Amino acid sequence: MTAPAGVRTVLDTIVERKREEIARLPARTVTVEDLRAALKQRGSTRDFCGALLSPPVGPPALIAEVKKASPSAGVIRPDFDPVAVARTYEMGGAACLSVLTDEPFFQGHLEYLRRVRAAVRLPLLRKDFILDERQLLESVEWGADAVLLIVAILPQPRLQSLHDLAVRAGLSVLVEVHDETELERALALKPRLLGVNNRDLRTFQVDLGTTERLARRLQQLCPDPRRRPLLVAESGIHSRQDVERVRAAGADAILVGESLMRSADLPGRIRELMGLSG
Ligand SMILES: O=C(O)c1ccccc1NCC(=O)[C@H](O)[C@H](O)COP(=O)(O)O
Repeated sequence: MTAPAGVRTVLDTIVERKREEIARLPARTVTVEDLRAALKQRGSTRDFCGALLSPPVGPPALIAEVKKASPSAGVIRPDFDPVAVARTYEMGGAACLSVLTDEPFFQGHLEYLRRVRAAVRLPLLRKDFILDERQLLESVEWGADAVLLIVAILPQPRLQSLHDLAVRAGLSVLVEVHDETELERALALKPRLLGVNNRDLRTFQVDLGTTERLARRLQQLCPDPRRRPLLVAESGIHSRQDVERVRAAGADAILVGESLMRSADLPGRIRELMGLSG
């Protein structure tokens, strides 16, 4: 199911609000030198891709998401404590963390990146809607090691320039796709990390078959596994069966939010998902 042409979706509204936020940032250009200087001033970058390649638990490696709310689910965890959640994820065996920083739609905050970074040693992905170089600088300043670029919301030249700038500066980039056309656009960047979002961000419909379909297409387009990006299956993963399903399809990592954040027993939930219980 796709959103009917011309119908305004929540994703359109999110992007519009993001453009308003960006317009309030100081007007400036951001160069690779600016990003490198900000990284140097921060003191360290944690290797996001490296952590996915040698996870404490798995494969697949777990990218555990710190998220209070979402447009599709509303408030997921009313008693939200990002630092406590992040510490539990680290102790439970997550390889990396994804931290929602969007405020209006996910009740996230850039401040969470800084607080989580001080509390754990894991590499951090800034999960937001990045459209502008100034958001890359902001991501570094607040503590991200990796950023998300969503192909669906970026024209190709901008996708390419944001990707190249971030990579040249030393950040990891998770390039996210949801269909075959977006996959081909993503592969033109030669990304190290490719995310397949099982959730259609326009309709919120979730289908793990998306990972299966796009993983097959990826194998056709990149037959040599050594040249293939690491594949991250994102969204809609709720059970051990789901994990095994996307792993069988070829996922190197899984990005899980809601099913962890809803749980009253986070360590138990991680053990269950990662096949460590029983
Ligand atoms: O989750 C949403 O409702 C949503 C809506 C619009 C844009 C993005 C959205 N989610 C971002 C994500 O992709 C998920 O937070 C992430 O993949 C984890 O998914 P889940 O395990 O299903 O919480």
